[in-house]
Amino acid sequence: MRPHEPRPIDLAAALAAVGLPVGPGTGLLPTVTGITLDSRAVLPGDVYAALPGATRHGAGFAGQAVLAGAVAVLTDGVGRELLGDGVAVPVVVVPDPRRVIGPLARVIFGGDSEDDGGAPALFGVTGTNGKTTTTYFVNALLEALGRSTGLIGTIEIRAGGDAIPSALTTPESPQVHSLLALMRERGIDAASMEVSSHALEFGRVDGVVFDVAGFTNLTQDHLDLHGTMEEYFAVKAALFTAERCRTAVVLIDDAWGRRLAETADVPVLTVRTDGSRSGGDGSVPPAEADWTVTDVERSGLGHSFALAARDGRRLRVRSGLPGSFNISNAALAAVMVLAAGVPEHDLQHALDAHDPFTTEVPGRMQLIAEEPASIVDFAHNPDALERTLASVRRPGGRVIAVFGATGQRDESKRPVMGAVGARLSDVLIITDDDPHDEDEAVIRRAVRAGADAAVTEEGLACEVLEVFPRADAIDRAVALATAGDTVIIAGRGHEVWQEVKGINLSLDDRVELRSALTRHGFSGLSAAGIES
Ligand SMILES: CC(=O)N[C@H]1[C@@H](OP(=O)(O)OP(=O)(O)OC[C@H]2O[C@@H](n3ccc(=O)[nH]c3=O)[C@H](O)[C@@H]2O)O[C@H](CO)[C@@H](O)[C@@H]1O[C@H](C)C(=O)N[C@@H](C)C(=O)N[C@H](CCC(=O)O)C(=O)O
Ligand SMILES: Nc1ncnc2c1ncn2[C@@H]1O[C@H](COP(=O)(O)OP(=O)(O)OP(=O)(O)O)[C@@H](O)[C@H]1O
Repeated sequence: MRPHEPRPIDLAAALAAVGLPVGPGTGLLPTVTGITLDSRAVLPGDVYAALPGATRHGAGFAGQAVLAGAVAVLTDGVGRELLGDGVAVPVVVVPDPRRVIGPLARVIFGGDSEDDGGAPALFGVTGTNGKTTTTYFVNALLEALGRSTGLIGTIEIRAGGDAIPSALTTPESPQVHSLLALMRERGIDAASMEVSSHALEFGRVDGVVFDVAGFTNLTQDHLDLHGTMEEYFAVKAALFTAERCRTAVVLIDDAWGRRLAETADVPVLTVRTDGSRSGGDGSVPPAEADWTVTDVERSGLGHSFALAARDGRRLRVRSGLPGSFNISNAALAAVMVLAAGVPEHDLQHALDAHDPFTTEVPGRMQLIAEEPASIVDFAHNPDALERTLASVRRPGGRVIAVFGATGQRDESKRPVMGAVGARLSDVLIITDDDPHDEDEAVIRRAVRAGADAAVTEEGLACEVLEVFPRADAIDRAVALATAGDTVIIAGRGHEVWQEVKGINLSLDDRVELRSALTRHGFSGLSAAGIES
């Protein structure tokens, strides 16, 4: 994707605009055209922000950045020491550069400028599960409304017909502001974007103000970063403040959502989709929400339902993807677009004419074959796995599930995922995900411990197998399947690389599943009857 047209700005003026007047001793600062925190992404004229990392400091890459054309370095005291006299460009020192780069990138990339004829309406989606799907749904609905759209998320970044694969769910703030500049330049009028908790923790959306921020749910994940669910919630809640968004749309199916709706300091629209789902505190959701899902009916592999307002106004919605949770994602997406001011009759027309919530979301409940129903999904935490596995059982058919757990991430979820798999599948095949630098066998053992304990303690009939490598596990699942069964490969979704001790091995669950189905002589029949 080509960068937007550079717009030179005096670095001293940009710093002053974010409340950092340059003190004496910094020297004459140059004119700059961009900012980045990655030496490998430096374009001539950039400021290189040398940030402290978990194990190394970006100052170590400043030489490389200057060689690539960086005209100034922004860093902290440690970075200054590490640089010594080794860089030939001005160095600006601030106590916490990570907190500065978002607002600074906004200024440098023209986010405050009036010249562009309007910034895109921005939709941000956060929550443990459903961000990618909801972001695609918002995008598809905006397209159905005739808007030109952009999208930023786990799978890809799209700006006006151009798309590139993503490295992170939410890019670092310089890239976010640079993409917004490109979208303004291309006349894109609405963009939807995933906002991960890492993004909020590390300031990746600093300087961004969302027109509408949406919340899906909060369940156990990322506790390696956040420590406790309270902390995890607090980080997510930071998006729903006047500094970061204008309006909030909150699913109140869980207790965290209800708490968020009560505490957000911006106008909130609440959406309720599932009265039976209890929250983290075990309580039952209240009956009242601004928009409530009613009259749910099966529609192909998905569902159709009504979205009813408090005063009885109704919208008819269809969500074509399997999985009852996609009702929540579709309802949230529809209300987010309403919250941006789209009239209800326009929305209804777009829903009826274009069926936007049947859009395929790569690796999310993606149907690879119809018989046996063969699905690739991205569920990689206990809640997503539970909801996914519970959604795919067909009357009289078995569920054959394949998944593992990621290395060097939240270890506490491994046995929980194993137990969920044992409860909701007839055959559970535990295999490898991305082990990163961990021993695959140790990870599998932790998942298996949870599965075996559940089988023993709860008297479950699930057959638990351990098969690796992953391609063999997928093959085994298909070999065991007969018509009527559902094979579900969970955890990696759209991913095409498996990272093993620093080496990326080519692995795409969708490709492996298709090959296994062909090898075992299956061809597509009807998958009618998937329960959700
Ligand atoms: C925990 C985490 O988020 N770490 C991120 C963080 O790493 P870090 O601070 O340790 O940085 P580092 O890689 O050691 O490098 C230090 C500094 O030197 C710079 N550097 C490094 C190498 C180089 O050649 N040149 C260079 O300039 C880096 O840009 C960085 O500023 O800053 C890096 C630079 O942007 C990120 O790449 C890195 O994301 C890592 C790869 C990552 O895996 N992050 C995941 C966990 C993440 O953020 N995931 C969420 C989604 C989670 C979910 O919902 O599932 C996401 O939004 O993607
Ligand atoms: N609303 C939801 N509630 C619970 N689980 C969901 C929901 N939506 C999707 N899922 C499950 O979670 C998986 C990931 O969905 P999706 O990619 O949309 O969420 P995400 O929040 O972007 O996840 P990640 O941050 O891990 O990429 C899906 O493959 C599905 O199994």
